[in-house]
Parts: sequence; structure tokens; C-alpha cells
Amino acid sequence: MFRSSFDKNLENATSHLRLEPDWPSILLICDEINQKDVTPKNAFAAIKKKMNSPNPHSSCYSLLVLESIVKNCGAPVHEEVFTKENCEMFSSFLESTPHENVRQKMLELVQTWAYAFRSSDKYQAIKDTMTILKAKGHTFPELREADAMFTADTAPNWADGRVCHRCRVEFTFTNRKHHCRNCGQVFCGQCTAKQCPLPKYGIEKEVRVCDGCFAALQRPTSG
Ligand SMILES: O=P(O)(O)O[C@@H]1[C@H](O)[C@H](OP(=O)(O)O)[C@@H](O)[C@H](O)[C@H]1O
Repeated sequence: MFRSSFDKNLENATSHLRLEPDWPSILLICDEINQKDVTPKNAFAAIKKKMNSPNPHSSCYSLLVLESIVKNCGAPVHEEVFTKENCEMFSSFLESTPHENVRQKMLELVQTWAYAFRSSDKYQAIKDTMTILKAKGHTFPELREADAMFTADTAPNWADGRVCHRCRVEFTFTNRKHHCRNCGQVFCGQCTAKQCPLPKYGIEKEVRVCDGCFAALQRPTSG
């Protein structure tokens, strides 16, 4: 069965043979999500499977991967993870796991996420989960505010359109759509023939960008 690079990185990051976190693999997983090499949906589904591993180390490491993608991959991951259904799953997961370290880590994450979104009107489900767990008498570990700081920038969602955003030529079967990873606009192939990394979005590899963004990104940032 074809194993994607993401699968290999997740396998490494959650191996029960590890004695300490495999940060390089975890960061590669974040890059792959930010670069759209893997969708948040597929990534979270695979992480959920690892959460339910009978081995407490694998399960705990999968929570570390989940913590990292929430922290580093922004809204696309938040929208996938913090649904009412998933938040209820986190609650039943921590109440059913036989492993105390896994339960503690899940409690810590629910608290961190509820705190991180405290002033946002989105993701009410994770805040409700925190409230319910507290009301049930669960004791939470000390909150580390630094853990609730998420990287600010994530690449913009992709716009759609019938014509190239730059030269206005109409898309056809042969003149196909492409997207600039920096501005998210839709362009023809000729207007997005360049590539460059987008470190501000956690994208280290060269990705497709439009001529306008390419020029802007080459200009030295005004000091
Ligand atoms: O090749 P197609 O079957 O037309 O599909 C397009 C490619 O996947 C483009 O990827 P790219 O931007 O990396 O080229 C993407 O930006 C477009 O939205 C898709 O419509």
C-alpha cells in the first residue's frame, strides 16, 4: 500500500520505540499540511487512529503531533479539529483511556485550546468541553500561557474565478487554473510560472506564486 511521506513522518513521530519526541518528523508534518501536501482532514484522521493506539507512548506522541499542527497550521486545522463532534470525542477519549499520562496530556490540550480561543466567537465547542469537564470534577494541570500562542500567519484560502486574476484571460480546458500560494488568487499558468518558499507561512519548499507576489517577495523587506 502506498505510504505517503506524511504517513512515514507520522509513523516516526508516534513510534512507541521513541524515548523522546521526534521533533524533526513533527515539524515535517506541519510543513506538509501548510504546503497542502496533505489535507487537514486526512492528517487529523490519521492522528486520531494513533491516539487510540493501545501503546501509551504512541498515543501520547500522537497528542504531541496534534498539539503541534494546531499550533503551527492555523485555521485550516482549527476548522477541521474543533468541531462539536471532535470535542466530544476528546472528552470521551480522556475519560476512557486507561493511561494516566494520556489522560493528563488530553486535559492539558483541552485547557490550552479553550484558553487560546477564549476571546474568539469561533470554536465554542472546545470551550464548552472545558466547562463540562471542569463541572465533572476533572482537575487540570497548570496552564502554560505560552502553549496557547499560535503562529499568526497561515497561507490564505484559495479564491476561485473564471478569468486569470492578473491578465484576465478566460480559463479553458487548455488554459487551466492555478493558484498562488502567497495571495491565494487564481491565475493562468503564464502568470504563475514562478516558485519560491513562503517561510512566513511555514512553507519551506518552493511553491507556485504569481508574478506580482514573486516580485514583491524578492524586494528586500523595508528595514
Ligand atoms: O490541473 P487542474 O486539474 O486544472 O487542477 C488545478 C491544479 O490542481 C492547480 O494546482 P497548481 O496551482 O499547483 O497548478 C490548482 O491551483 C487549481 O485550483 C486546480 O484546478
